[in-house]
Amino acid sequence: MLVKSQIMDKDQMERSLQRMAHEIIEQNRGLEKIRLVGIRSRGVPLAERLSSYLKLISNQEVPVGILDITLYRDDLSTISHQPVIKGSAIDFDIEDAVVVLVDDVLYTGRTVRAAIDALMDFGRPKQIQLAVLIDRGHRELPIKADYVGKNVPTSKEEIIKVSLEETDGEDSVKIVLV
Ligand SMILES: O=P(O)(O)OC[C@H]1O[C@H](OP(=O)(O)OP(=O)(O)O)[C@H](O)[C@@H]1O
Ligand SMILES: O=c1cc[nH]c(=O)[nH]1
Repeated sequence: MLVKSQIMDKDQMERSLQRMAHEIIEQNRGLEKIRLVGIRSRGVPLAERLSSYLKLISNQEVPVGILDITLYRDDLSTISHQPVIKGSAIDFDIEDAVVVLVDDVLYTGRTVRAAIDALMDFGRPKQIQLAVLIDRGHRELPIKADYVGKNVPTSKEEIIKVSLEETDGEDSVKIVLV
């Protein structure tokens, strides 16, 4: 794996997430109905960090849920005979809530399509919004993020590698070639 360039370090990631937290508050005129749901795997620590920033900024607790989209993937039959399912955990009512889905990278949009499908099994939210740390383009579905840490134009040969302290031991975003 060849690292082509680093596009975010720890400070830049923190600033992006702080800005996204401010945008979530602004766009929704408060946090009363907001619930964060992280998409496994790296969407989960990102959702928890956003919740911490929302608490710092507004002194309100915003619950975080976890969504495992494995069984909802449109390529499930081709990726693996025994997919690893870690499970979803949403222990709040999403009925009438504004759910902000959180993920690290938005690319084709297929993960988000699956996440919307998976979320709907938990109820009928008032609205679903989308927050991603990196939007790298190349959408294959009509999906757009409401909150973006950084737009990174890429070629299809490149891969965005998001590393997080919680899962990878460091905070960084790199463009790599495989
Ligand atoms: O818009 P898409 O084309 O669906 O791509 C984006 C998804 O790809 C990555 O997940 P990946 O499937 O690599 O699994 P991971 O989260 O376990 O790294 C990333 O975390 C997003 O969830
Ligand atoms: O470049 C990409 C594309 C999808 N998911 C990633 O994590 N990186």
